[in-house]
Amino acid sequence: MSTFGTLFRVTTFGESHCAGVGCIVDGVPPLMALTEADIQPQLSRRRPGQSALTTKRDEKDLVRIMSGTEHGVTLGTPIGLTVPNEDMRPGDYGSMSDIPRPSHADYTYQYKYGTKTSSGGGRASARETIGRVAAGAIAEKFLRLRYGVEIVAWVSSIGDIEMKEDVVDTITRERVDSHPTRCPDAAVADQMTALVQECRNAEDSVGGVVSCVIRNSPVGLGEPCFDKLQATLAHAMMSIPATKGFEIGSGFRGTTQRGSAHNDMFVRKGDRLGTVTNNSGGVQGGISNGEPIVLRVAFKPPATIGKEQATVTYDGTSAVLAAKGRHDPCVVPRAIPIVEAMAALALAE
Ligand SMILES: C=C(O[C@@H]1CC(C(=O)O)=C[C@@H](OP(=O)(O)O)[C@H]1O)C(=O)O
Repeated sequence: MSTFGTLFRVTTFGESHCAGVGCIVDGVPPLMALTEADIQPQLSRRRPGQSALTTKRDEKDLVRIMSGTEHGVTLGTPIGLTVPNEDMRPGDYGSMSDIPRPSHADYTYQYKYGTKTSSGGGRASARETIGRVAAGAIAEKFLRLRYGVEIVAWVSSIGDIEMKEDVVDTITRERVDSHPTRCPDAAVADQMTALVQECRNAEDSVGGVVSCVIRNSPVGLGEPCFDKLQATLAHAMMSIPATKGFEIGSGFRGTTQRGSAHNDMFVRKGDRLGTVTNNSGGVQGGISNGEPIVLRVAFKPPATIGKEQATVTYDGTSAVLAAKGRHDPCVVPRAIPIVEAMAALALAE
């Protein structure tokens, strides 16, 4: 199935090399102003070919609203969104037809369905995330208009190069976009660029971490047991292709602290209680507490690399694969609007 959410629900469709990709969004309230101009900026931040650090597949990714609005206003009916696929090169996949790419979805898709797309990443391609980003832009507009919610994600590490500055309270999308890596610390970002280019030149790839803050979340989102807010956020984030880890608040690093150091002391903040520190990451007991929701998502190095790899064919015969095609040497710069979209979809849900 390709659906996330129940009350605010998105179903994405499309493969990397078919006519187009998109989504159906259900649960958007009626009478909200909505045109393509609300959705396009996030799709343009996600699109391939936008900088020297990304895949060279050149897609404009222009979105069209097919249904669910009239005269620029939502009707409360399902919103259909489509984006055409235009710059496909199926020929790149000929040499890979017998050999599943190590750590890619090729083998598990073939095993599960008994078939798979003959070219492109199919549903496992980053092109699937277009539907998420488009739906997320709608969710984000709803959350912003109704509650003043702000969501900003940024690249906090690539490989072993990590940004140390705490930007949770101040970070803006403008600052994130000031460098093609989308790491807001310019000096660290330059080192990251050099690392990504080194990997690209070596026909290799590298992973990274995306951090995200959700500000002005209403207090009280999340259900007490199985649908804790951090569980819905983890589900949302870990459904993004190439993710390998999720943390909220102090995350794994918090395990090294004593409770006395880790606890977030309460103070009065206007008409609610707030906390002095935010090791909880804005969620306590699975329910938002009004502090910024802070999370991190780990992305592995992309599986498709040009470097030769000793592996086997689908029938188990030894083979050497040097993958062809246009692929990202590191996905995190383009993952920023995807993480923001999934944060918005999780909150709207
Ligand atoms: C085109 C995009 O990313 C693609 C992600 C991807 C993959 O295998 O994941 C492979 C490449 O495309 P293709 O399927 O043509 O080989 C990338 O360029 C995109 O995100 O829009």
